[in-house]
Amino acid sequence: MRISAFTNNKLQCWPRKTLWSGALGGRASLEPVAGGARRLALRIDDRRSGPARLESRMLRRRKRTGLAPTGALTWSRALSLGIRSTLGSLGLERPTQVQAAAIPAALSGSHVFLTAQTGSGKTLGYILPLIELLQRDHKGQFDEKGSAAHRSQALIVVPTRELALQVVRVWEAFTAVTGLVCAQLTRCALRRSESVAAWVTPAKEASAGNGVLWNRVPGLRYLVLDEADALFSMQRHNQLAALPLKQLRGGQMWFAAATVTRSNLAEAERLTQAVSPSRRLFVARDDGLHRPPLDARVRFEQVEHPPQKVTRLLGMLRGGPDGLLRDGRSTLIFCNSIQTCRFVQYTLHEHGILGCGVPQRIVGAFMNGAADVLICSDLAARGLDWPFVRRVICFDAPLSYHHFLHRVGRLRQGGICTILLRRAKREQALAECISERLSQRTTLAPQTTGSISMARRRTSD
Ligand SMILES: Nc1ncnc2c1ncn2[C@@H]1O[C@H](COP(=O)(O)OP(=O)(O)OP(=O)(O)O)[C@@H](O)[C@H]1O
Repeated sequence: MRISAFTNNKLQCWPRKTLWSGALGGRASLEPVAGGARRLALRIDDRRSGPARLESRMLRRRKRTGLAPTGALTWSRALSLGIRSTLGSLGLERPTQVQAAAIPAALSGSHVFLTAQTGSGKTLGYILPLIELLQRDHKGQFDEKGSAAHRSQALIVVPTRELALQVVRVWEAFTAVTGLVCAQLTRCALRRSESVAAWVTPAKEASAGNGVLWNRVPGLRYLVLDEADALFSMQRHNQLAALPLKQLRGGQMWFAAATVTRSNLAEAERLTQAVSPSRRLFVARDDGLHRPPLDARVRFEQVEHPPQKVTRLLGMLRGGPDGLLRDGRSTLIFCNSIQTCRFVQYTLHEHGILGCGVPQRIVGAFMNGAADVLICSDLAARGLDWPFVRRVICFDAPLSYHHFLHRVGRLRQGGICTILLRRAKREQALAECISERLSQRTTLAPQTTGSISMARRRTSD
């Protein structure tokens, strides 16, 4: 196709009339030109030139599919000046793709499902609109005496205590300008080991929050399920049965997850319909969804029988080119069960490797650098933002591609992920699936929900 002329509102081309008129929405006609020849001319109906029109179509499509434009992104103007200047002082100059898609949708009153690559900033993606909306609500919520009456409150539900603490810490950066306090709800209807609620409340009521059952938050208006896919799978065991949906009626719900399946979206749709059917569920995602991080290297180590895993692990920790204890790199060792965690911890102690442990006892030591190795189950692969982690070892192969994504996602600043593989059929199939995804990771087209479920099927196969 050759473009013969390109003016403000007139694009002339030769010879594929249909294609151009379809792509640009203009009208094509044959026009006489000098020498008796005729050529195709396409008239663009509106005032915008062809490329501008195409661009606006792409923007509309991206909006429909929940993807933010990838050009220069800016923080939504709907966020208050205080919040934007705090973001500036934290060095967060512009939003990530998922934040740019989710924040305006949440502020306009939709339920939002944030789903994007690990480390893409989903936490701020729901915290920022939450702060903004709570601030707006609180402005008008005073009775005649000037005290706060029925203040709006929010509940952020996360699967682990450590993640709840992390959310509280992120929130605290904004407390000085907003006066809103996020408290970790320590005594709640659910057992701690099952799930933790971070209860968000204005400063005065923070202390009162500690004694309240999480399904009895009086001013509940916003409910966030972080790591929603993990929480949904827990729901099978009735752990989320106590969700305070009745109090939330008419309010908003947000979900955040780095991996999502169709059934997760359906579950979110069901919950939001129960809360307020008039609001729509907006799915905000980014181009990197379900892709491994670019700067993480992945290695497979084949083992013939289970005891060989221990030898390999000791080899990796002690010596070789990647001798971890020599250069003190912080390492996460993932196991599939708490029994295996304890076995690995015991074995490492037996071999004189100290400074390691399972989460309940040692997370604090790991975070402040006193311990180099943390032995953990997949729950520690959920949401924890530890930029100092340089090495992930999967002592047990991940249960699925999604589990792998969460584990490798802990390498925030890049590093090596080593997976110990047995000859079992499932583990070999998983290795193939991971290798295929890794080879595609720079060229993959944006995922659709269809391809997500395909990946899931393939992995579970
Ligand atoms: N707009 C931004 N610009 C730069 N860095 C950001 C931005 N938003 C968040 N971050 C940083 O990115 C890191 C990861 O953020 P966060 O923990 O929210 O990711 P996540 O998407 O929730 O990851 P995961 O899927 O593992 O839970 C944090 O250290 C955070 O400070």
